[in-house]
Parts: sequence; C-alpha cells; structure tokens
Amino acid sequence: MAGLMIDRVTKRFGEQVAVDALSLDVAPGQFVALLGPSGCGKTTMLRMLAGFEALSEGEIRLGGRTLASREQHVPPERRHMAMVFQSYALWPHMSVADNVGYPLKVRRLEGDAYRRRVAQALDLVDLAAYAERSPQELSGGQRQRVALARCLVADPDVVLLDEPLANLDRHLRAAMELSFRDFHRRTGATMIYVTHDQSEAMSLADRIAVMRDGRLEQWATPEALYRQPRSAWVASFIGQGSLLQVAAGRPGQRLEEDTLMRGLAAVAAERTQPVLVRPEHVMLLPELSSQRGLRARVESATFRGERYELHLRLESGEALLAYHHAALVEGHDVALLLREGWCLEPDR
Ligand SMILES: Nc1ncnc2c1ncn2[C@@H]1O[C@H](COP(=O)(O)OP(=O)(O)OP(=O)(O)O)[C@@H](O)[C@H]1O
Repeated sequence: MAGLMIDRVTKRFGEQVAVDALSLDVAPGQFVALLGPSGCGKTTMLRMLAGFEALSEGEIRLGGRTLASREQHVPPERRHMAMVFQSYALWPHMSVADNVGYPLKVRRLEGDAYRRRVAQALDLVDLAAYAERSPQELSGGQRQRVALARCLVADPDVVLLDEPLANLDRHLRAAMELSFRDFHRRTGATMIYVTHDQSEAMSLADRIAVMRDGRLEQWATPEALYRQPRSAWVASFIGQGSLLQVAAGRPGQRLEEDTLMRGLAAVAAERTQPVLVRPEHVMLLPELSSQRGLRARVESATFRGERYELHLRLESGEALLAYHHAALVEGHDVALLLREGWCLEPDR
C-alpha cells in the first residue's frame, strides 16, 4: 500500500481559488475525511486526486510517484484509484454481478479469475445473494454497497468517496457507516471521504482535514478535533459547546476548573481569551444558595431521550449549553461549575 502526499495543491477557476495551498500527508491504509461546509473545495480536491481536474499549483504523489503537478498529469485510469459517487452511477440494464465486474471486463479479464474476483467483491459487501438481480430491485444502501464492490474489484490503492451517503435516510446512513468501517477494515485500502456531515466524518475517519474557503483549517484525529479544536470556527463545526470570554490562558491551553472559574469572574475588559466549554463539562449544583459557582437562568430545556439539553444564560449575558439528567423549569435560576475549558485562537 502506498502513502498519498498532497503538497501545497492549489486550484483556481478564473479568479476563484477553490483549493488554496492544501497539504496533507496520508499514510497507507488511512481513512481520511475531507470535512467542511458547502463550497469549501472538498469535491474539487477529490477530483484533482482522481485526475478529473488539473492542478494550478502544487503536486500530488502516490507512493513516491508524481500523479499530478503543473507539468504532469497521469490520466485517471492509470492512477490506481477508484471513486464512489453520491449517485452510485450503476448501469440499470446490467445485473449486480455485471456492474461489479465491469472494471475487470474493461481490463479484459475473463473466465474463472473474473468470476472469482466478482464473487469476492460481492462477499465483502455481503451481497453475494443479490448477484443476479438488477440494481433497480435493490434499496439505496444495497446500491451503494454494489458501487463499493465495483470500486474494490479493481484492487485500487486509494478509494475516493464523494458524499456517498448523502442520498440515504438517517437510519440507513448509520447502518452504512458500519458497512464502510467494515469495508475499510477488510480491504485495508487508503480511503478519502468527502462529507459536510461532521458526525459522519467523526465516526468513520482516522484523521480529518477540516477545510474552509479552500484552505486547511485543521488536520487532526476526531478526538483531537473535539478536545483541542484550533479555532472557534472549528469548534462550532465539530460537536456542541459554548464560547466564553475568560481572563486566563492562551490558545492551545486547557484550563482546569479553578483557573477557568476565576478567569470568568474577572471584569469584562480583562476577559479576552475565547474558551470552548463542552456541555459535558458543565456541572449543575444542587444548591442555588451555595457560595460556589456561577449563576445562570434556564432559557429552555429540551428532552433528548437519555438526557435534557439546557440552554442557559449566564449573568454576563453569555449563552451556555449544558446536559442534565432531569428537566428544569424554564425561567428559573441555577448555580453551576465549569470543569474545564479549551483556549481557542481568535477567529480569522
Ligand atoms: N468547474 C468549476 N468552475 C468554476 N468554479 C468552480 C468549478 N467547480 C467548483 N467551483 C467553485 O469552487 C468552489 C469549491 O467548490 P467545491 O465543489 O469543491 O466545494 P465543496 O466543498 O465540494 O462543496 P459541496 O459540499 O457543496 O459540494 C466553489 O466556490 C465552486 O463554486
């Protein structure tokens, strides 16, 4: 398996910079998500990897071999990559097995070797029993698995996936996430997965590239993105939380309860450090009269099954999100402690 190197890649469409000096070093077999809001350049980056789009600047290398630069452009069919589209792109007039075998037919593989590889690919996505059906007779999730099997049959070094679950309903997406993880474990292929859905990226990827306006905002594991987001922008994009101004700490520092609580008690002019507080770090105190803690008003309490989600308003006017095991009355006051916070860079 070969590592994939994206080195200061830029793509301009006329005046518009769709991808701006993006660099990523993807290890062999890694599952990477390109995550960001609509228009941030994810699909353009994926299309440059696939070879459907030329680079304006920079270089793409796979296992040391240059695939693309300003001077060089290896055509898509010679990159050892396969792409899975949102629309599945299956041939309606061919059976499931023929769809899966299509890339092998193109390479003129026939006979037993052909049949064996198609059967293996179908097994891998648990669709052996559906080999002779037409794609129209399958559910959306099954069709997506056929598309996966078809990309896998050619044994690519890299699998590129462009929002492959976007057309599926919520329940099916969850099931398909499991299928993707399983697929990745069984094949060990390097996978680059484009999505604007943070929970999908978090549950699937080993590492996530968060993109904004064509640039790389952060490149980290899902855990690091959640616990140590670089900026308020990343923090707002990943998980839930509140942004408070604190007179303590510096970007990239974790604040313990005491420092955080003291830093919040300072006068407004001194509270200049933006700090992210995740809802699981807000602890409500049983006694409002206690000397400890901050006061806040309950603005709303929403039942979420396993817990209530509380939207609170601190005396400073700042909003704070908390989780609690019981419902609280809207309009009432509570006292609370903040267990920890994470200091962010100011937003660009
Ligand atoms: N062929 C093109 N010609 C001109 N501009 C383009 C072209 N393709 C993309 N763009 C522009 O480049 C920017 C990035 O587009 P891209 O499709 O890569 O974003 P994205 O993050 O994949 O968005 P989405 O999630 O909506 O698909 C956008 O502003 C888009 O309008």
